[in-house]
Amino acid sequence: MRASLIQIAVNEDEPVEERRLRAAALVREQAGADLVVLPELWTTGAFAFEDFYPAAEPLRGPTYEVMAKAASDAGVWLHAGSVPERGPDGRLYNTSLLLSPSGDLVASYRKIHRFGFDKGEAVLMGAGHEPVTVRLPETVLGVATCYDLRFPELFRSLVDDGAETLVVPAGWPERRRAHWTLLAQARAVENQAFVLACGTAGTHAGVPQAGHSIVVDPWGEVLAEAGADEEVLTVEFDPAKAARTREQFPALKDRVLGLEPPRR
Ligand SMILES: NC(=O)CCC(=O)C(=O)O
Repeated sequence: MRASLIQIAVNEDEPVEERRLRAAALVREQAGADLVVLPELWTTGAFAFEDFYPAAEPLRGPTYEVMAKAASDAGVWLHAGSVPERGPDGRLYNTSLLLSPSGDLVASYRKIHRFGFDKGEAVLMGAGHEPVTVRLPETVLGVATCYDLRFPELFRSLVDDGAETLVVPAGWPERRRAHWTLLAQARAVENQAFVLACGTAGTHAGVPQAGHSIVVDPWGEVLAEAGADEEVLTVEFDPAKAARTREQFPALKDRVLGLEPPRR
């Protein structure tokens, strides 16, 4: 299986409409890949909080339209990253779009864990509640977004639903790059799954982005890692390795569920 992670630069001097067209051209260039992944909130930037409302769009809005065409032109499964979605309830959500090679919207995922504590995304956007998996011909994807990477229980629920390849679009800042790499490897090892983690490059709202998109295999080996700048990271992997790893080293079968909290 071939996957291309488009680590696009998100700088505020580029208008959203131009970046959308540039991203679509990059997707088209990946014809021949099985899966293409874009990062989190790449139209605005994950830290450009003031742009969330003005740039918000419905699920089938301009990003969906441009990306659906790009996916079908390239004939690829496309995780189109996330957009600031204006939901039917009027709230904003950080929502990922999953498109088939014919451009159909096969799934969407509203980020469950919002980043910012009492600021930014955490107050501007509503929380998603539903973990999402998507069956591709080669593997089952489990999707999560950026800050979700810090919450292993979400990934376990994806694995319980059959996920073998975990896709994590992000807008991770440079100042916590060490966490990004470590957490991507941890989620791969503990879940015996591939992790495809696609970040952004550039600087927006004064926050330099880490880049360093990374692909980790179910044994924790880093198969590929990008640098800090805009780059397309392409990797070939055998998705069946997740099942083989789970069979040969069956640690997931030793889970003990429903532990009580310690008694004092
Ligand atoms: N956009 C995000 O979710 C940022 C997450 C982050 O910076 C962190 O977890 O650290």
